Amino acid sequence: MAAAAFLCARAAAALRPPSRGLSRRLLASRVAAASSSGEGGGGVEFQGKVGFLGLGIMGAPMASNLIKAGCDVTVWNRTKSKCDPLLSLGAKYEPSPAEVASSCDVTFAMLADPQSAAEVACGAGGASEGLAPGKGYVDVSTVDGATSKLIEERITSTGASFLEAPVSGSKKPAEDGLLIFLTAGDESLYKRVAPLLDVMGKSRFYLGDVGNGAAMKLVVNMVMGSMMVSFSEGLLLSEKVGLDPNTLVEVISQGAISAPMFSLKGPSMVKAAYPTAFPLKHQQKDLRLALALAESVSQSIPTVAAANELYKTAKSLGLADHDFSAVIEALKTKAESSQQQ
Ligand SMILES: NC(=O)C1=CN([C@@H]2O[C@H](COP(=O)(O)OP(=O)(O)OC[C@H]3O[C@@H](n4cnc5c(N)ncnc54)[C@H](OP(=O)(O)O)[C@@H]3O)[C@@H](O)[C@H]2O)C=CC1
Ligand SMILES: O=CC(=O)O
Repeated sequence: MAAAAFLCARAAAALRPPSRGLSRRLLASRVAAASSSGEGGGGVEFQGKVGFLGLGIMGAPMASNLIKAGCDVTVWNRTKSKCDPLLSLGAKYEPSPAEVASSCDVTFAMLADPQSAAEVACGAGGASEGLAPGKGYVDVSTVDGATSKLIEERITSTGASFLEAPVSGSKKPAEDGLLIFLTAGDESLYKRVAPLLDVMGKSRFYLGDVGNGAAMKLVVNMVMGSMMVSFSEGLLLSEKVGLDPNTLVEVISQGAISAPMFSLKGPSMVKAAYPTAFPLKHQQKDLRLALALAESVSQSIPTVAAANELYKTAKSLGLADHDFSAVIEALKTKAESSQQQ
């Protein structure tokens, strides 16, 4: 096992950063807080090298926070240029997921969807080719339970252990180390990587068997996707009846249905600006997976089904890579076409 060792803590919640990203100093304070937190008898220790596969909107800041916390991190990304900012921070590079997994003790993966998560874990040159007993693989991508179980089977067939750990929280929480981890799978791996989760997140849930983390994430995101559609409908209707949608955002923010998401996205939605934090294509993927999950237990989720159709329309309008709040544009298009009829 490599020499890299560091301490960190669940108690880090008290040390939340005031602005974008965690500074090295603040991450160092988290480490210091761990030593004095008393959790598990005087802080939690992780020893070893950490791999990180997938450096998109979420993966890059998560890996960056691990590096800033003092971890020995090795990265890989399909588009190699996205590794450069991490290499500047001190990360190492390996040319394939297999080589990352073989050179690290624990490897995290943050991929776009079920297909890419399975490919990177199980495909040619995939992580499973570099895994062995004693190593761990933690998939933090949002996928369905069946994909997660398939990955688990392949990973554990190498003797390594597997944890699924999708996250709730978007680009800014990832930058600020404020994610919520929804984990399931190998409990000893969960305990082993807890210090790393605590660097990247503000809380973590252990939910039992593989599939439960994926299911929890899909349920959360189906609620989020429907909320965004309902909010979009409200913004458009308020404008149409002569109200100022900015006032609607303010009114909502003060009442029982206030949500950080509305306050955060509302003002830019009013200006028809959708800077990407959570790509619309990923929200639609999550609704598609949630619908399949509901169907597997014969539950009807008609609101989610209707929301999904709107996200599909938004994708067909070329908005897949915009923030998911751009779903409001699909409603505008529908309104225009019904006016023309
Ligand atoms: N953005 C958000 O707010 C949140 C996203 N999530 C989930 O996290 C995951 C990642 O999201 P996010 O970072 O936003 O997504 P991005 O689209 O920014 O990044 C996706 C990553 O997957 C890689 N990838 C895609 N296809 C393949 C493939 N076939 N083989 C290898 N690598 C591939 C991309 O590589 P390349 O750079 O080469 O394209 C990139 O590293 C998704 O499952 C998403 O649903 C969860 C919580 C919040
Ligand atoms: O998956 C998206 C999020 O914001 O959480």
